[in-house]
Amino acid sequence: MYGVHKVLGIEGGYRGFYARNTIPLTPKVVNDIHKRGGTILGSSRGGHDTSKIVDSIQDRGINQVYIIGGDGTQKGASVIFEEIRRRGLKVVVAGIPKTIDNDIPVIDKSFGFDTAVEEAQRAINAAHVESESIENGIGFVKLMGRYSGFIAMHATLASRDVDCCLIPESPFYLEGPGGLFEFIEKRLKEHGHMVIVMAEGAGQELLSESIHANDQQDASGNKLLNDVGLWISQRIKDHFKKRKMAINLKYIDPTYMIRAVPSNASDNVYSPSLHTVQFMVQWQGIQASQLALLMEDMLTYHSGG
Ligand SMILES: Nc1ncnc2c1ncn2[C@@H]1O[C@H](COP(=O)(O)OP(=O)(O)O)[C@@H](O)[C@H]1O
Ligand SMILES: O=P(O)(O)OC[C@H]1O[C@](O)(COP(=O)(O)O)[C@@H](O)[C@@H]1O
Repeated sequence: MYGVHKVLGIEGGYRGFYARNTIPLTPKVVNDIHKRGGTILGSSRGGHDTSKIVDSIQDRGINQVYIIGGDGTQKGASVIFEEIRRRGLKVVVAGIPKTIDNDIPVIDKSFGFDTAVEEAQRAINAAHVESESIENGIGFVKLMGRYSGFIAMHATLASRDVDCCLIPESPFYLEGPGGLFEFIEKRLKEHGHMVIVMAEGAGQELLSESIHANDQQDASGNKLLNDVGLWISQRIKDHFKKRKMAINLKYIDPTYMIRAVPSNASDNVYSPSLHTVQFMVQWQGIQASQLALLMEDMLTYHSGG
């Protein structure tokens, strides 16, 4: 199909280009991967050595490279394209945006995002049931989203059980008028229970002000976040203890469980359609350099996690 005779999978992210063998992606191998969570190729952080990667592309005679991943991956793809252009190779580089955080602005929705939002509903439902079952119950759910609160926000809108959604894009504070504690107290007095959803990147600055800041990074250079959900939960408990108001807070962190589930029906429909766009670009006869420039324009000039 499409005149492509051999498709190679690179295992373990960028370093897989030069540190691992490739695996052939035949129709048989990929037949039912959409029914599994995770990735059959594996992922990694760090390990982007542009020169070694392009050497490997050149040595293996690869002429189309499809790079699937988030904003870091797309920055890496742009650098690879630059090196390919510098060497004058006839190789197409195409970036395929894939991120649970949905933080690649050029597309409205990354494949997998719908699945994550749907799975988050299960955690929110549990938080709601738990909070309703006890006096002054608070269900507190932490979701992924380093710098973008898309999962938290969409899960909140879909659920309709959430009273408060905290996202990195919208700063907030804890104490005093207009603060989170005041809102919780009001809500509990009115309804007797409530649900809070928080994206992992929200309120990081509050935590940093309060305890020694964690300035560690992962191998890709992403800031390692503190568990702000757990920290705020404790602050809420301490606050109401001081005010002698009994509350029952249940903290739920389903983050990795959400990332690990197989894609839902809507993502299974959406995902091939994105891939089709890539193939259509080739059918239309767009040159490698044009495609790469297009992808570069589309996918690389933005910041965030
Ligand atoms: N500016 C960059 N230049 C080259 N490679 C990068 C750049 N930023 C990230 N990468 C590489 O891209 C890969 C994925 O990045 P990471 O931030 O871990 O995930 P994501 O693609 O999901 O944002 C890593 O191998 C990382 O080293
Ligand atoms: O597996 P790890 O390294 O703990 O990654 C967790 C992070 O990965 C993500 O799922 C996606 O982030 P990236 O786009 O940087 O890969 C974040 O929401 C989360 O903070």
